[in-house]
Amino acid sequence: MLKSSLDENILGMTQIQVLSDKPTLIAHTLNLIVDKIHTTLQQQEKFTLALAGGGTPKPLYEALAQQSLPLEKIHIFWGDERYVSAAHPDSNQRMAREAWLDQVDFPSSNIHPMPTGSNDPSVDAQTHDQELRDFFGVEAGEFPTFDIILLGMGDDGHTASLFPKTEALTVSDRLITVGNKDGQPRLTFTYPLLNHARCIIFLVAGENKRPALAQIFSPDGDETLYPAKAVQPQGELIWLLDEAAGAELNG
Ligand SMILES: O=C1O[C@H](COP(=O)(O)O)[C@@H](O)[C@H](O)[C@H]1O
Repeated sequence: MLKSSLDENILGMTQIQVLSDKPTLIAHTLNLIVDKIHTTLQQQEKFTLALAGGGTPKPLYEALAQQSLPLEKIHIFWGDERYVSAAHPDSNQRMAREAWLDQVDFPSSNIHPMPTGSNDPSVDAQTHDQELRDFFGVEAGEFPTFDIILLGMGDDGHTASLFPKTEALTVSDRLITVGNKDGQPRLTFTYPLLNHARCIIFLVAGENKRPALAQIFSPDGDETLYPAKAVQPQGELIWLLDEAAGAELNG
């Protein structure tokens, strides 16, 4: 795809970097996140990081586990969660704990998973909404600013648990809502929460992501079909892709 045919509204505020392969993509993302943690903590006491789920970020979390970081100052959240117990193989929390959080000496009070135990996803969404408001000290109608929200993108263009043509895409008055993956509930950050971030990093790998990326960066792409397109934060927006995903954007 020629750069001249990409959506100028997105490109104006976006950095797109295409790395040669997945290990290089992971190493680059690791350096970026570690740098941002150290730089930001020179100016503030706490660093807030929301993690992505799925399979793509697992090697990044394993690499973060090898870093020397000021863990007592870093607070971990998730941008979305499958509606399963924390021990379930599909749990985003479980993956990040196994790959990173449980491998290092994180204070347990710095880890803020989405609750999934009430048997009612809307109750758990409301509980986590209030937990975030209490942590950040924001009132109803206000949105907190995460230092980094790490996101992935599915081959259907979903991000967090904002799936194509679902009601969650229209929620604008809450931090957390209930997403819908083929009829299964999930918990997810809402667009306004995502879009208040200081920095969003998309981490995307694999050839199967190419068609959705082409729509997201096309002026004609439909945000309701490709929800990642509507992530347009007030801060930085950085798309990090491997060559398999980003070859057509690399021209
Ligand atoms: O289901 C999910 O999928 C997306 C994308 O995952 P990936 O493995 O294709 O990168 C992920 O970002 C999201 O957190 C997760 O719940």
